[in-house]
Amino acid sequence: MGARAAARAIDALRRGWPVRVRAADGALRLMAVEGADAVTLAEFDPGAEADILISAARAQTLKLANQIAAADPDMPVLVVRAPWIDVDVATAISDPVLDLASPLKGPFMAKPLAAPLAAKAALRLARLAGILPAYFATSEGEAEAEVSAADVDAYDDAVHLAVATRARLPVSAAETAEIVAFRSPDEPREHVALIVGRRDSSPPVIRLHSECLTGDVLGSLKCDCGPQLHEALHRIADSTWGILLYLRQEGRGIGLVNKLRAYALQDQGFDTVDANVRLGFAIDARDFSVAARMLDLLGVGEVRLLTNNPNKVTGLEAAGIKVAERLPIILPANPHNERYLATKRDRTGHQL
Ligand SMILES: Nc1nc2c(ncn2[C@@H]2O[C@H](COP(=O)(O)OP(=O)(O)OP(=O)(O)O)[C@@H](O)[C@H]2O)c(=O)[nH]1
Ligand SMILES: [Zn+2]
Repeated sequence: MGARAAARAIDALRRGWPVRVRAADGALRLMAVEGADAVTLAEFDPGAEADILISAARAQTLKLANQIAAADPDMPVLVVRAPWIDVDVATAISDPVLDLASPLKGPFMAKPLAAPLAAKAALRLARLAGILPAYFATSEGEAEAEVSAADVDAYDDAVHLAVATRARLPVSAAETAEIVAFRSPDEPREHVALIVGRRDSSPPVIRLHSECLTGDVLGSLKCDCGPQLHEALHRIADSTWGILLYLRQEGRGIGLVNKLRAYALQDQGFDTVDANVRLGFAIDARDFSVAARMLDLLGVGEVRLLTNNPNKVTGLEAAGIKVAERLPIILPANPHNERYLATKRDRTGHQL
């Protein structure tokens, strides 16, 4: 039940195994289009009856959304799987990155969803699993895992988060620092906090840093994450005391592979906002309550927050942490991230 069922379903989806998603209006048996091949599809769907479930955004790109009169603009769409739609065509239907390489042939037909609530939960589950939001869908047959819409919603890695261990960690920005690792039984990714300086009763300077493999590790010039991480550690080291929370929310919560798909769309001219939307995700899928829970576990109720993002301030405050002050963290642009920073300023409310 609950988070455990969601964790099992996420694991199954990533391995390409069938999953059943239940909701008040019915159930769907699903297999991710991503990673499917002719053999797994034949096993999943021997009678060739499965249709393809895609996001509303993807249906709009395919000009399918208006075939079904949906009052809800976020309603997923079921594409009828005509006999000529094999795994390759299904992949082209699902993945916007391929639109230039394989202009879609069509015509595709949409059909009404029997269980719209189950379909919506399935798309939320795809985001949690870090896969493309597209499935082969049937109603009957075996499934490796079963999950309800309520289980998907209950999947919140903050609830069961606990301190796993802590140790001294001198870093180049600060010799006096301690690393604290957090673990949740529901979620394989471990968040960490680096506590810098000597704790006193003043609110610490903190930074919520969302994981960015490309920026943090490889020095990507497409974003500002690497320099912000570096600057944040130094600003914290210069304060009385502070904490850097390293949150495993790669790609604003859509995961590394989906972020790189968004990058491929950016190579085709879409900005960071439109790329996420085109993939079928929210512009920002992060939930900062996990950061609030970490601060709670560290006994911190009030902070001075290094950010340009007002949503981080409201997210923390909504989760019960008082933000005494917002401290801007603005770094010079480079030719590769100029447009990204302008989009953050113009479209996502960053105060740059
Ligand atoms: N989906 C997606 N994620 C991106 C992109 N560029 C960077 N990211 C992710 O965005 C996150 C970085 O955001 P942050 O710097 O924590 O936060 P912010 O919203 O920019 O706010 P600040 O605190 O002002 O920096 C990381 O998880 C990156 O992997 C992109 O083009 N698409
Ligand atoms: Zn980055």
